[in-house]
Amino acid sequence: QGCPNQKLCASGATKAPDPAIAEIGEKLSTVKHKILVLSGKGGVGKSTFSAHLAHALASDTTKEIALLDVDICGPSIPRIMGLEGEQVHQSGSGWSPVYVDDNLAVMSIGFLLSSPDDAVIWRGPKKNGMIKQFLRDVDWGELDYLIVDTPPGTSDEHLSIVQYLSSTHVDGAIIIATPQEVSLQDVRKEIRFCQKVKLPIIGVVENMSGFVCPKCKNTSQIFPPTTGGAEKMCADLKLPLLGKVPLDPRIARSCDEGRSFLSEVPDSPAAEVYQKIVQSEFVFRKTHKTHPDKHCTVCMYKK
Ligand SMILES: Nc1ncnc2c1ncn2[C@@H]1O[C@H](COP(=O)(O)OP(=O)(O)OP(=O)(O)O)[C@@H](O)[C@H]1O
Ligand code: SF4
Repeated sequence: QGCPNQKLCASGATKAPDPAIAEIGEKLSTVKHKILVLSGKGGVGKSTFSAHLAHALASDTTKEIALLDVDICGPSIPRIMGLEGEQVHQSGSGWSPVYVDDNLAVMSIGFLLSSPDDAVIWRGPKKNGMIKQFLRDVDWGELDYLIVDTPPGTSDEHLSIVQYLSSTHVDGAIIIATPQEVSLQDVRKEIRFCQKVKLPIIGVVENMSGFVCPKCKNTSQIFPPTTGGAEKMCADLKLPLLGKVPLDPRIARSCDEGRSFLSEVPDSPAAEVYQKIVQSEFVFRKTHKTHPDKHCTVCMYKK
């Protein structure tokens, strides 16, 4: 079997393509939309965003949603989704994901560990193998959306997921940033990664963007953007800024307790931004329908 990263690998290896790529394409042909969630740095709120995007999409009960956690060494999705201690089961048609609701399925390596404190100390090829299994051997069924939460940066997991999904249509990536320049620097690298591997960018979300006081509703800049924040970066790079999610301690509490912040505090400024972002994702789809034959310079979609 060829290395899944061969096309992107600096070694220039030219082995035969991994047959799993075609199998994954076949398996995911019943998944209408695939969205990757990326970030330059760790701890900027990528898993939190992925979980809330999944919850927000699943609030339409006519849609089937799945959330896949490919953060092999630091899986936090089981905790955020309130599924810690759950196990996956093997059925005739593959691994069964764990269900939060009838229309919201989750898969993570966390479900395969005997304790949430177990460390996964694996090199690239073993991580690649796990990601391959998640995409090919999970019984995803028919899905409207598959949201993939990735680890921070541009590492083995990112190369693998892009390569394994190369025989199927991927809508693109949502990139999570915070306002500080140190975070945006890494986000620019992430954007270059997407351009290099021809992964369309749906847009950028600025998380931890100000703090709206729950008492007086004043907004304070906890991390003041010294270089214009994600807004300026998006304007410079001609990328859509999907929204600015403020810091809200209730988000961290809901995530720690495994509950959806959107149903706990639906009228909060942060929940409203999440909802708007989900709607902007629909706008993104409409944009594509209007010019499916061209290369879209806004979202980089290319037929
Ligand atoms: N807008 C927000 N307001 C308050 N807390 C937040 C917000 N966004 C995320 N958090 C909290 O910040 C912490 C880090 O978030 P999260 O685990 O989603 O980051 P991450 O980017 O996925 O990190 P990593 O990829 O390194 O695991 C969590 O405790 C989460 O609850
Ligand atoms: S903004 Fe600060 S000072 Fe004003 S109510 Fe909130 S916490 Fe108190």
